[in-house]
Amino acid sequence: MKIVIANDHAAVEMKRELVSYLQEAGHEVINMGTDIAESCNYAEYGERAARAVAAKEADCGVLICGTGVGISLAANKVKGIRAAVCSEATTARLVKQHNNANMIAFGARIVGMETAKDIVDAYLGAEFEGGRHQKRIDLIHAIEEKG
Ligand SMILES: O=C[C@H](O)[C@H](O)[C@H](O)COP(=O)(O)O
Repeated sequence: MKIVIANDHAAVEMKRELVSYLQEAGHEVINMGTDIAESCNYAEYGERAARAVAAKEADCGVLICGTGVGISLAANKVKGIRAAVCSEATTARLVKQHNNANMIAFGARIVGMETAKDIVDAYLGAEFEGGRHQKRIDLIHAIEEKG
């Protein structure tokens, strides 16, 4: 898969390790996060990665900040983006199966490296189930259209 990854200063090390992990698993990874520890603003990175997913330049996205919340809030402002914060693998699987999340987010200050890998594996290994879930996603995007 083609995966965009983005992060703020809180998640530089976790991002670096995940990029290698995903590449070793055979994925193409587009790094849109910061690579330095200097303080920065997660909204800029979340938006950039979300625009890449919305434009179908990547199949999905992984967002990491301190908690995963700020960067996901920013990404979710981009039309067509469903970014879900996950702190464990079960939620990561379900956000794909039920919500067809096109981005996942988690916090480098919340989850450890092994859990982060489990989250990513669960998400990438899941498939959207469609059916009743599609109708609910359509309703979410109808809200988006209302502005
Ligand atoms: O939701 C926001 C993220 O967790 C940020 O990574 C966090 O707020 C950054 O905090 P600080 O500027 O204190 O490193």
